[in-house]
Amino acid sequence: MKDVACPAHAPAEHPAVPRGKTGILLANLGTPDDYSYWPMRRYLNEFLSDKRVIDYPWWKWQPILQLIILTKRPFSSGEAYESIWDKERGESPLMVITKEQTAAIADKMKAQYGDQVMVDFCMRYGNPSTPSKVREMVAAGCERILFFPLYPQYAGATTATANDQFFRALMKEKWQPASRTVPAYFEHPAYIEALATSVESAYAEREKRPDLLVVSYHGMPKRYLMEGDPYHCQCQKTTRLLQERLGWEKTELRTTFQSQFGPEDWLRPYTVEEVARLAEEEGKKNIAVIAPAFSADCIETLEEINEEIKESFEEAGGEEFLYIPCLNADEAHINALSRIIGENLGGWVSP
Ligand SMILES: C=CC1=C(C)c2cc3[nH]c(cc4nc(cc5[nH]c(cc1n2)c(C)c5CCC(=O)O)C(CCC(=O)O)=C4C)c(C)c3C=C
Ligand SMILES: [Fe+2]
Ligand SMILES: [Fe+2]
Repeated sequence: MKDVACPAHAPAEHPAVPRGKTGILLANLGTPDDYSYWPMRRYLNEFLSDKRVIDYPWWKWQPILQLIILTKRPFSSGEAYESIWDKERGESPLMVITKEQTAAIADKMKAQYGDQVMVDFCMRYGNPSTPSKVREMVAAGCERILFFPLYPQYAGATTATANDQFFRALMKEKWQPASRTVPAYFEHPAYIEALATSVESAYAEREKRPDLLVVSYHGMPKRYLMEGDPYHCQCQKTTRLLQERLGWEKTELRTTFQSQFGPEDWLRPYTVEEVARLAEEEGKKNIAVIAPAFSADCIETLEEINEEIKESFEEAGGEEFLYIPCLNADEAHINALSRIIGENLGGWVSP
């Protein structure tokens, strides 16, 4: 329709309607704009007011959130963010890495599909927002959008809420693009291969092989599992496939869950307790930790694993602690994500 007059109207009355493109919109959780009090508070407020994350009734949760949590946590979390902030770029690591991933995937997609596709990223909370990026894609002529939440394992608190936000954004579009969401890829061979390669190269650099690989996933309340969330099972399967691909014994890996928040019982064992127990009771003084649920390093890996959890291990007598970084913009990861995108674009683009 672009530059072509609609037969029913005179050209002067007809708006330019760009069309014919396919958007690939990567989505991650989000991150504060800055580590000072107000940006931290704004971000945490949006995040922790999401019913997919904390599902208590509004009247019960909002007074606790507004009057207690949001008066203290922006300070403590702000300090944690400051310790990992990329001061040169003025952004959190999650933002820096998501931009790198987007640029690398865009290069690959352009090489494969040329100008048919447009690649960008958005966040569920904070900036750049999901509605703003959907708007940009539609305005640029995307008649189709492939929405890709960058969480290997499905969780209502991550994948589903990212999709919800995407669908809400679509509700506002006059010409709504056809849309698809990419499912969780916890068992995709290319993802497992990228994880295994990262373990192998980290181990190859060590003089002494670690006694155990702790496979630490972000946790969630156990109640969510009991109510039908498949996250726990998908995490277990990722660990099993990783173990099989590495060709190791089951006893050489241990699945744990980190980042407990609030008073409920979360998925167990808790990483912070398990690493201390490993050092104290099992004599595992040399461990490695990998965090497969995070597609990019963030506060939960750089600060929680590599500072708090490491400290817990060392205080319990642990000696060597190796944190294996997330897959980030590693070539094997970009190849895996691009392959998953290609598989989900079927029928929408031609090579
Ligand atoms: C990787 C998957 C994730 C799941 C599952 C998940 C569930 C979940 N998270 C919270 C509470 C918090 N999460 C926080 C940070 C955070 N969470 C994820 C991912 C998952 N969360 C990421 C990638 C991040 C880091 C973002 C960054 O900017 O680096 C925090 C914030 C920490 C802080 O600032 O204090 C909280 C709180 C719940 C309750 C939950 C399951 C229901
Ligand atoms: Fe989280
Ligand atoms: Fe399970």
